[in-house]
Amino acid sequence: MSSRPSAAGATVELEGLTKRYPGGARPAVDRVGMEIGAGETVVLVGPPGCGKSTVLKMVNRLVEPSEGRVRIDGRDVARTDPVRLRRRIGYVVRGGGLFPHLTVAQNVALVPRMLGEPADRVRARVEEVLDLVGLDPGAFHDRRPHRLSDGQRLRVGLARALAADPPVLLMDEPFGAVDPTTRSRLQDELVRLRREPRRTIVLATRDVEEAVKLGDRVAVLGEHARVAQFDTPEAVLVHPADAFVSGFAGAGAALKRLGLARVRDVEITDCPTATVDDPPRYVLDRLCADGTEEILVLDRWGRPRTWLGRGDLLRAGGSPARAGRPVRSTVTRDATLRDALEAVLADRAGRVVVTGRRGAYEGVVGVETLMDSVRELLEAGRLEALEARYGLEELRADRTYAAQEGVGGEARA
Ligand SMILES: Nc1ncnc2c1ncn2[C@@H]1O[C@H](COP(=O)(O)OP(=O)(O)OP(=O)(O)O)[C@@H](O)[C@H]1O
Repeated sequence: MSSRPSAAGATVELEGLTKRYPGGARPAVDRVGMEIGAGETVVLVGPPGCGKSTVLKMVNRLVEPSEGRVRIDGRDVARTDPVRLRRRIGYVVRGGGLFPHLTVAQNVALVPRMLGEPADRVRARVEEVLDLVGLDPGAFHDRRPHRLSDGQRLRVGLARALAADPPVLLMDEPFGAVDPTTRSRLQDELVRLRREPRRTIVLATRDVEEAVKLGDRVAVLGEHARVAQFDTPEAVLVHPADAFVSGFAGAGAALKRLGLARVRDVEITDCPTATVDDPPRYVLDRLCADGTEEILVLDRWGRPRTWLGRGDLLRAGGSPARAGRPVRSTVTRDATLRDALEAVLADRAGRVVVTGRRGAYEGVVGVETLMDSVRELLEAGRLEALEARYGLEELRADRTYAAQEGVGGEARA
């Protein structure tokens, strides 16, 4: 590991931040104010063109404000040399924004090199951050961006942004260009990455579910980046501040709340497993001994590969490597219950496999566990709707009445 001190994040304050682009009749960003705590992840969410990118670019001075200021750790960024400033602020854009003529390692090494770090330290750091974002340094080091998938390009972009261990990370619609499955996996990894070390992350997106999944707090922006609500994801979904927020974020709030709960919050159990190299006799014995319909076959690196039933094994002439139904979707502990439900539906196994780093098997979550959580969330949503309708006091009175009388507990009409 690197010997550099861990970033603990820095505060980011926006004060009366305004941008008028030449020729624009109204400001693109109009008097935005926001205080972001050190180590906090804040997601700016709003419709296309509402000014999210412009706000981010004023933080790292790619765009100069017409009025107002940005302070990082209390220091006005207008008084900081922009180049030095940007070395302390990682910036990730849609698609990764890599230099096409440089290799992966050269792209990632850019900032530490500019900071004048010795070559051996830079090399070690490149390996470290590639590993951190889930890319095998040996396999990717010398590749050029055109030989990467969209998801891999974004991982390299993230590695580059993290290479100098900046206390602040700006992410502008980073997951916009990747397919939904990769997006959800990368979002999970961001949840993991932001924990250690803590850094301040400001991420812009149009996607409310992404905002709810990733943000400690969510800022819902309207036209000209007006801050319609700046609050916890739960509050934005359950108590939208006005009609704009409820129209933008509130529809289907009960289901969106599934995006608030994580796989790690529910019970993860073990399931019978075998590896591709296990002798067929052993696999059959396990299937019989456990009285289970299916066994999960792992590859040599412990990654889930197929669900295998007795019939599959017999049909494939006994080789676990060739038989079974491929595991299509897996989730990590940081995935939301919504992702997990989608994975269960995609895999038709009645459960979803939970994987850890580098995709290794850690356990499974059953569909019943997921359905119980859905029921609880819907129940909570219904209760809140009732509370809003009858008023808290009345409902409390009803509950007391119900408890005293020993009746079901429904509110009186
Ligand atoms: N360099 C520029 N010159 C003139 N107008 C611009 C410039 N950059 C952005 N704008 C305008 O400012 C407004 C806000 O743009 P911005 O890109 O910040 O919005 P956004 O919310 O990030 O949009 P999207 O979600 O589509 O990326 C838009 O009306 C856009 O057309």
